[in-house]
Amino acid sequence: MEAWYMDESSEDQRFPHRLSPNQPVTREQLQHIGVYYWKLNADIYENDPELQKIREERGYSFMDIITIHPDKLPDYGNKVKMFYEEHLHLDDEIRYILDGSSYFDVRDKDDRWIRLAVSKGDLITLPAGIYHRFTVDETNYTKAMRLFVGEPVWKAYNRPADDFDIRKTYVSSLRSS
Ligand SMILES: CSCCC(=O)/C(O)=C/O
Ligand SMILES: [Fe+2]
Repeated sequence: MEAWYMDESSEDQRFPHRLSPNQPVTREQLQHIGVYYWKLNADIYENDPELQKIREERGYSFMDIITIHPDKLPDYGNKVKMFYEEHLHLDDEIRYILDGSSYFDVRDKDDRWIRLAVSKGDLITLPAGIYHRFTVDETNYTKAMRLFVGEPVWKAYNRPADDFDIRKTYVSSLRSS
């Protein structure tokens, strides 16, 4: 996993959008905004004790697999557009990249975009209430396990969603971190 602050250019969302010079973001900076990640061995995801341990400890009882590729995902173009709308969820977003690569963008405390480049073996969690978005990169391919505590709720609330309790809770967690 690599993370950096994004430029403001309106070029193709699938480009890296690094600043010049690059402005990297550390694991500690990400933890301060509630973003966590692990590196696992995705070749053994079907029988991986390390993944099993994380799932048991965190109660990630639900999982499914989504393949995001023009030939594999019905209505690919619209879905990619929808994933790139800035939004939040009422629950954590937990994704384990099994193959390919892509980007998650998250807002920092000052509302600047941080780009998270994820690839095979990266498991990331975004906290409930954080504004974020997702895009494929120039490979147009990523295969991800979606994990959830209990029954999944996929509903996304596009920004502005500042009146939601979960958003207020998230924003106040930033003040105390
Ligand atoms: C890699 S899973 C597709 C993206 C998604 O589910 C989501 O909510 C992005 O924010
Ligand atoms: Fe999301």
